[in-house]
Amino acid sequence: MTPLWSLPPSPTQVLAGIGGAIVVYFLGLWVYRLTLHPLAKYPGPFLYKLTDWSLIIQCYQGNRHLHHLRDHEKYGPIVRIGPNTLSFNTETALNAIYGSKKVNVRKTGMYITMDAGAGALSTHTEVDKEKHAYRRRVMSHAFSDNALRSAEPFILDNINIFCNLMAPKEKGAWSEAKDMSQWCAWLGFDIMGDLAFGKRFRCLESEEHRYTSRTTITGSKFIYWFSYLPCAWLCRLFITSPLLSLLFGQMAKDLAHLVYYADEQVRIRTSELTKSEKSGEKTAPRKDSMHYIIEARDPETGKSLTNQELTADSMLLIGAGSDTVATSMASCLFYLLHNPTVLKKVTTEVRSTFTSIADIRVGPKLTSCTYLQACLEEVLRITPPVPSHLPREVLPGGLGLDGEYIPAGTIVGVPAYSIHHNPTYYPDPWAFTPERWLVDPAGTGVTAAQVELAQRAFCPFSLGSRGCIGKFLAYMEFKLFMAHLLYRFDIKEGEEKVGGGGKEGLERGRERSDEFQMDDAFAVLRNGPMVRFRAV
Ligand code: HEM
Repeated sequence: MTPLWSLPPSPTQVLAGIGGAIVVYFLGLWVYRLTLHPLAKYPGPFLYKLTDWSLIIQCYQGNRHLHHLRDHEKYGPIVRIGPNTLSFNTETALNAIYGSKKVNVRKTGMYITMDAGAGALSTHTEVDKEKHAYRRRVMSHAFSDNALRSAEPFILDNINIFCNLMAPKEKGAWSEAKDMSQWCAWLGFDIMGDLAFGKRFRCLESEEHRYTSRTTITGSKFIYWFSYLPCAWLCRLFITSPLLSLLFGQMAKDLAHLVYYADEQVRIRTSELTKSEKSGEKTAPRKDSMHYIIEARDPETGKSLTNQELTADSMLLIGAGSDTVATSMASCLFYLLHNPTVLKKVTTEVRSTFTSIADIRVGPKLTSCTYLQACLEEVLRITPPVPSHLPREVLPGGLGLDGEYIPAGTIVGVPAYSIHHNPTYYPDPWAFTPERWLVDPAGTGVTAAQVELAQRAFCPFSLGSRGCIGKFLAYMEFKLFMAHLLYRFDIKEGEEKVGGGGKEGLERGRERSDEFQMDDAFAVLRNGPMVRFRAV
């Protein structure tokens, strides 16, 4: 008789064997992650310790920032938010991870997927430190003092168009209510068009480019959770293929549209530059951001950036340059409408500083509006437009953080939304209090040490060599926008209610009606406030 073990296994036995091996593998992996893993000692929700899927689901649902905050409130300043990932909630960790060029970390692989549609890495997603330094140098010309000075008239033109569109038809009347999330997104897109591509997209006045303006966020939402998938390294090859659109529907189509659009802008801009070179035009076209990027040559190789790299940077400027500022503008209007005393104070400051609309420009008068500046800091604190954990991988040799030794391969980060609501740095963190940024205004008792501590934990633009290159431009746009609007108009909420706030019955963390709600998509989706304007 043939012994049983020498018979070939049946298909059912093979399948059962494979199934059993998978179960044993995962059980072993989970037991390891819970017990012997170097991060096993750190607290955090049970599921997070086993798998990264909780994080992917949060990215998909847009509530990752809410989870970060809740986890830190429950587990303390260091939380294990994935099998291999730690989240910190201290200013010391913030400055150590992001603040120094020499720190032993780099951006993680998820960034590589973020720009996969373009077929190359952008300045934002380049992981290699040396390559990034070159890309950053190239881009920094577009953000020099000179470049910012030459950008001002274009910003003002767009703000002026925005204000004219907000003005009610009759003198003394209130305008109809307008959704500021939408209108500010269009304004942000038009400003970005002028500054990055030397061209007005006219989202404020026409439908033509509004779809693309929307896709900067919907496309970002898709690529956000997608970049964290365990198989992202494989899927990135098909990111703009019809197959992904078939599988993931409109959001994948939106991303593909964005890539196509960014590429088209590069082709148009490159051909304009080539034409003007060939015709030997004496008066060079204005140097917009893409001009610097297209013309750059590597000092060692003499090579320019590839077409794919140009598309990736073009996508970056479209996304980063338009929507982040728009979120801040909408949030600022939301908080001013919810805080009438602040609204009155900042309006009085603006109207008593400037003598005409033409007077509202970058310069000493705008700088003297310290309460306006404090309102902007407070908006960026309470609604950071990039609210969640920006992942950095610890390199061989490890890293010391807050007295802990963090081994190589661990992913670390500090979520802006959590640290910005940490009462150690921001007492009464849910209150919109511009005064916290000013040393003792009108006897509030705020000390220089408190302001300094608040500044050390402040990170809407992240920090250091990977921090936002557009920070000063963003402040400039934001300040000019608010000063013009408050100078020209009284504002009030629409009868439909302000909109944009939380509500009882929404998910945990979204109950506060006086908190401007964000749907985290790396950048953020949002609604409202609905605002009415009356010309002064
Ligand atoms: C309120 C407005 C803005 C906020 C809150 C913001 C925030 C940020 C943050 C947090 C990062 C780092 C992201 C990371 O580490 O993954 C970043 C990077 C970047 N931002 Fe902004 N940003 C704003 C406006 C702008 C504007 C107006 C531009 C340009 C037109 C811009 C261009 C960039 C670029 C190019 C990077 C990549 C820098 C690098 O990696 O070297 N941003 N921004």
